[in-house]
Amino acid sequence: MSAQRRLQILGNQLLASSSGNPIARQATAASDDACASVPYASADGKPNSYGRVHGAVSREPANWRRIPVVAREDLTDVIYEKSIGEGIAKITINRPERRNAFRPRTVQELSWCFSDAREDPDVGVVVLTGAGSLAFCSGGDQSVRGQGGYVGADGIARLNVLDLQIQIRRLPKPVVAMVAGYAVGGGHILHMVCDLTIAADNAVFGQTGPKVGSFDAGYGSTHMARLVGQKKAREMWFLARLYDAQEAHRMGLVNTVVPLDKLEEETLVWCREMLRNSPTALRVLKAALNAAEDGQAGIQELGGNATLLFYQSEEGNEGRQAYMEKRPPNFSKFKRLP
Ligand SMILES: CC(C)(COP(=O)(O)OP(=O)(O)OC[C@H]1O[C@@H](n2cnc3c(N)ncnc32)[C@H](O)[C@@H]1OP(=O)(O)O)[C@@H](O)C(=O)NCCC(=O)NCCSC(=O)c1cc(O)c2ccccc2c1O
Repeated sequence: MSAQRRLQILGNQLLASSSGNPIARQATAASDDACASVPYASADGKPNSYGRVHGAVSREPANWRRIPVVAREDLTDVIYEKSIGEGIAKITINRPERRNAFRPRTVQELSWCFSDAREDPDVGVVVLTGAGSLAFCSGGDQSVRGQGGYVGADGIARLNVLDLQIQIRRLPKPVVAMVAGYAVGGGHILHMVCDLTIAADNAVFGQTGPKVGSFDAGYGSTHMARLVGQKKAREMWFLARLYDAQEAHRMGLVNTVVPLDKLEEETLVWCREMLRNSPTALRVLKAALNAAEDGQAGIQELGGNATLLFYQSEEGNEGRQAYMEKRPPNFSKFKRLP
């Protein structure tokens, strides 16, 4: 983060504290905004110790910079940006004339951007959203649907959004869906596979597949059942109804609902709060929460994190060092912890 940005954020925090109790003020501002209030202050309005240490988060707008995806073609269906001076990448599906429906090209571009965000050590959180306020994403573009999938410029039918779902789940950083308008069909599944969903009060959620002759029997069904329960998941799929943001919140599909004009502001606050926390803790927690659903693939992901941490330890390095020095390893000095 640049010194200028740090000063700016510090300034905002000081500003908050100069107008009284920063934590209580944050809670008031949040409830004013119909955002979730946080129990960082005791009943008398004094911040508790958690609030004193971890309270106020900047509500400043981000300074977004467009990012060319290096060595790949120009993006046509997606906008990729990073917030200058802080570790937030934003990926925007940019087909508002089709309610941000995705075609194979869109999915390919999304995949490029998620790869970049994963590889960039300065990125700590990724936001996925849709252009405009009418839709997050309306799923697969039915106008290019052919036999066996959605047909790209190469004439090949693909269901490549399934690979994108896995890429989002496997990305070892939090991915936040920022949803305004419709998140339906394959677009609804995209928000579900993100780690968190911040919804605008105009958001609408649902699975339309059974009405257009489609279904997602993978994460779209099984992960949904984990989120909303078996009965509700069957209702969502079998009846193919649409649900407003408040109902989606009650169902456990989204983390919070905010007024449309506060959507990005609130999303940035959630991102900034996560960025203040240990990236390794978040990484391993994401892998653990995935592992509970993903069978051997989930254990592999979680296990990879264990290896990553072990490689950073003296004990792990002793094995490598011994090999390089052509001597037997000496693990005797390492304690067997209870
Ligand atoms: C999303 C809507 C409810 C919005 O309704 P609204 O009245 O606000 O807007 P319009 O309907 O007038 O839309 C404006 C404009 O956009 C076009 N459009 C919208 N969505 C799509 C779409 N998905 N594909 C193509 N075009 C779309 C619409 O035709 C209009 O164009 P005009 O030229 O007429 O102006 C409503 O739009 C709606 O219901 N959309 C369809 C939602 C839907 O059924 N999506 C597909 C579900 S199936 C799916 O997504 C899917 C994809 C996969 O890749 C899978 C892979 C593997 C397994 C399963 C998959 C899967 O199920």
